[in-house]
Amino acid sequence: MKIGCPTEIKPQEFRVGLTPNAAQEAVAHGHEVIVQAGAGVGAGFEDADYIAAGATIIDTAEEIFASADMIVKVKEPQAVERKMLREGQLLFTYLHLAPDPDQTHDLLASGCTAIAYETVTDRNGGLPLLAPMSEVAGRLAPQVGAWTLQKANGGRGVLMGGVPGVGPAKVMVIGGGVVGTHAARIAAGMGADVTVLDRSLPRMRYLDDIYGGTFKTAYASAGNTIELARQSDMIIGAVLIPGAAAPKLISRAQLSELKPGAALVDVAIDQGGCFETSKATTHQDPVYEVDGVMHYCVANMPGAVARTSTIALGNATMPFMLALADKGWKQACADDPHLKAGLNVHAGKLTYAAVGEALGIDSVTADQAIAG
Ligand SMILES: NC(=O)C1=CN([C@@H]2O[C@H](COP(=O)(O)OP(=O)(O)OC[C@H]3O[C@@H](n4cnc5c(N)ncnc54)[C@H](O)[C@@H]3O)[C@@H](O)[C@H]2O)C=CC1
Ligand SMILES: CC(=O)C(=O)O
Ligand SMILES: [Mg+2]
Repeated sequence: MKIGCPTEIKPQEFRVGLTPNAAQEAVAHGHEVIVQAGAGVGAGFEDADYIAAGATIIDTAEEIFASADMIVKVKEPQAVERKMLREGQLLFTYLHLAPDPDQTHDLLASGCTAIAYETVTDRNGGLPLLAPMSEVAGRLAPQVGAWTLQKANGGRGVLMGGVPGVGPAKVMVIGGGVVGTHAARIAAGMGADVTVLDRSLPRMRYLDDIYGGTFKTAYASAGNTIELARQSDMIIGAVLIPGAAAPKLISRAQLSELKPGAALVDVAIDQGGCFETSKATTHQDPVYEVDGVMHYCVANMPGAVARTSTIALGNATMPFMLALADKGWKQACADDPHLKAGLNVHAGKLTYAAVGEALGIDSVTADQAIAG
C-alpha cells in the first residue's frame, strides 16, 4: 500500500501523522511511504530522518493526496484537504465529526473511507488513540489555566498554590476520565485545591482509591456542578460521551454566578465543548471573555508540545496503521472490533450512530459497510 503523510495545516499545529520510526516499520512491512517535505520539522524530525527510514519526500500535499492509498494525519482534514480526498481513499486521523457538519458533508461527498482515532476502542473500554493526547491535554490544562488566571491575561489574579498565609486556587474538573485525571494530578501538584466531578460511580471509586488525599471527588449532578462552580477559580471541562456532542454543563445564564475572572478551560471543545459559551480558539489567540469569565478553548492543545505529542500519538497509532496497510481497511476492521469502532464514514455513508444522531443524518452500521 502507498501511505501518504501530508504536513498539518491547522493553525499552529506542529504535530505530524507519521514519525520516522512508524515510517520505518511500514517500509519494513513492504509498504511505500511518502511524506511531504518539512512535515516533521515542527515535531523535530527532518526530511533526512524520513529518508533514512526508507520513505520518499514529496514536495506538495496535492501530490500526496493524489497518489496515496491511505492518508495518515493528526487533525481533521481542513476544507482544502477535503477537496483532495477521493473515492476509495482511506483517511486515518482525528475527525471529531459530531460538532462539525461541514466536514462531515465533505467527507461523505468525497466517497473516502475515514477511520477516526477518537472512536477506536480497546478491550478495557478505553479509547487508545485518544488517550495519549488526552494525557497531554490534561496535563497542559492547569498550566494554561494558571496562565489565564494571571491578571494581565484577564484572569482573577490567583496563584495556583497560594503562598503561606493565603489559600490556594480552587480548581474544579468536570469529567474524571483520562483528561480529567491528568489535569487533577497536575493541578494538585501545583498546590491547588482540586475536586473532580463525574457521573460514573465506578470511576469515582477508582479515583478515590488511587488519588484520595490528592484531590476530592463529587457526583456531577446539576446542583453540585453549579455549587462548586460558584466557588472555583478554574473550571476544566473534560467530559466525553464517545463520538457524541459534549453535553452543556454550565449555561450562559450561570456565568454571572461565577467568580469574576475565573478561568474556564474547555478541553472537550473538540466535541463541541461542555460550556454553553465555548467556541473553538487557536493557539494564536487562545482566550476570550464572556460576562467577565475567561474562556480557553483550544481544540488542538497537544499541538503546543508537538514533539512529545507526536511521539506519544505515533506509539499508539502504529499497530493500527500497520494493520490497515497490511490487510486493507475491510479485513483489518473485520478482524478487530476495536479498529472497526473507529469507522465513521464509508463511500458516502456515515457509519457511526452517535455522529448521525448529533447531526441528524442517517447512518449504517460498520458491519453493513464492511459487507457492502
Ligand atoms: N482540546 C484538545 O486539544 C483535546 C481534547 N480532548 C477531548 O477531551 C475530552 C475528554 O477526553 P477523555 O478524558 O479522553 O475521555 P474519557 O472517556 O477518558 O473521560 C470522559 C469522562 O467524562 C465522564 N462524563 C461523561 N458525561 C459526563 C457528565 N455529564 N458529567 C460528568 N462527567 C461525565 C465519563 O464518565 C468519563 O469518566 C474529549 O472530548 C476529548 O476529545 C482530548 C485531547 C485533546
Ligand atoms: C484529540 C485531539 O483532537 C487532538 O489531539 O488535537
Ligand atoms: Mg482536538
